[in-house]
Amino acid sequence: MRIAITGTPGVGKTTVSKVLGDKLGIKVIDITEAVKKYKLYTEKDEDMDSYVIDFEKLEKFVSEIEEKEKTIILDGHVSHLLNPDYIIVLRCNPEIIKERLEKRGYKPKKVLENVQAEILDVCLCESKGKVYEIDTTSRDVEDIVDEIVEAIKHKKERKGIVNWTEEYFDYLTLEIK
Ligand SMILES: Nc1ncnc2c1ncn2[C@@H]1O[C@H](COP(=O)(O)OP(=O)(O)OP(=O)(O)O)[C@@H](O)[C@H]1O
Repeated sequence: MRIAITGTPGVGKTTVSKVLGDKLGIKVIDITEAVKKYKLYTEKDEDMDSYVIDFEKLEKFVSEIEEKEKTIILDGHVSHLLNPDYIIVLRCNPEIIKERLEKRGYKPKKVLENVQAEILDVCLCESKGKVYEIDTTSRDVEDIVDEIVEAIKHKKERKGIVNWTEEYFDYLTLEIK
């Protein structure tokens, strides 16, 4: 069984996944880290300072671990594309995401693309099947994890709880070359 923790970069997936994995005693696979470490990519996108994932290799990597572990948590902004049985989509105020990504030293273009992706619900829209969406803005990690545990336990489904478009529409008209 695969539980995906997805959402825009900077939303808090790794932070939440670690606590969730410890609490439930389930192995967590950090997809971004695995892609880099085991070269599960086809090329590097120098412009965006990221990797173009080789999904065939990544799927093989994930299924081998799943076979051993039975239940796994997939932490990453593409985890919802890896045939998960259950998807948690983390959401966060776009300006908080912007601050976190700037702090990491991301290029302005990369920061803006991710802020726009959050405003446009990209991860949520791409998530098919059993989906539970959580707004993490101003919430403690423990509190978020408790909600996820309850959601998994009761196979809860929820979509469409935030709408960033009105308040943050101006970000959508910006362009950085
Ligand atoms: N609930 C929270 N409250 C306050 N800060 C948080 C919370 N969740 C995460 N953070 C902080 O936000 C930053 C980004 O978190 P994290 O690395 O977990 O995001 P991510 O979604 O896994 O990012 P990426 O997809 O790029 O790996 C970290 O500095 C983390 O400490």
